Amino acid sequence: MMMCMLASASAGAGQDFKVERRRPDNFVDVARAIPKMQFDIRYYSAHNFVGRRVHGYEQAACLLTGPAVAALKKVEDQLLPMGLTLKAYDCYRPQSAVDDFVSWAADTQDNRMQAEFYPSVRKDRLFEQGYIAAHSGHSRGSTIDLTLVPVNSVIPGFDGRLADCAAPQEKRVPDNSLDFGTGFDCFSPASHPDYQAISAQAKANRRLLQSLMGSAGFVPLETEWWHFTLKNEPYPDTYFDFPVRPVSP
Ligand SMILES: C[C@@H](N)C(=O)N[C@H](C)C(=O)O
Ligand SMILES: [Zn+2]
Repeated sequence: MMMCMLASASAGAGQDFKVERRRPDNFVDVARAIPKMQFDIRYYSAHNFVGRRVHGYEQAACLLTGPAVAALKKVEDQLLPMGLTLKAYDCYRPQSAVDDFVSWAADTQDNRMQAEFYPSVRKDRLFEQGYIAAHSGHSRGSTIDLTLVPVNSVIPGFDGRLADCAAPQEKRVPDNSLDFGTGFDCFSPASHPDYQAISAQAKANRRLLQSLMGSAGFVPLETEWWHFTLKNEPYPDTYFDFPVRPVSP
């Protein structure tokens, strides 16, 4: 693939990065590749920490590089005999979406989703505390935010009511996810994968997800139990910026 370098800037700590606006041919629509997997693409919806659709999400699609999808398929193959499947909350994320997060964070007056997503962390600390990245692995196409759900379970609708994402599961906003101790995008120490003050069942669910994802070649993030990046990602230095919409095989 010919790389068109449209921008080069510091990604922090002296790191250079490239932004590429064209989608390479090896980006795969995960829904086509893993049919029983579920998709709850939150940044296409209003049920996320911003409270509205995020820039760059034209449809509720999950795109990842071919190697990431092949690795994910191995995880899914192990889950199905247990009556479980994967549910993605976010996959490839355009750089323009990440830039939207940065603009949102700068507006300290807008805290409409705080009660659910960051009840105990100040909005202006979310980047420095590692909950959101200004240059995210998601934009490189081999990072996914995901959970485990029963096969054929139904994703509940969102009625606009907020509840603390670190509360016990029955008090959180409904989700068909197994209990992982917090909801998705819960910007709280309780989301750190090794956080201890959660139920034994939630710990076991975290261990299962970490173990299956690790065996398939993904590395976890120390601040979020739901976030994994393929170790041998094909584009380790390229941040893509094409819109999220389904692609043909
Ligand atoms: C915002 C959250 N879903 C996430 O993916 N956070 C990491 C740090 C990222 O932005 O890459
Ligand atoms: Zn993530």
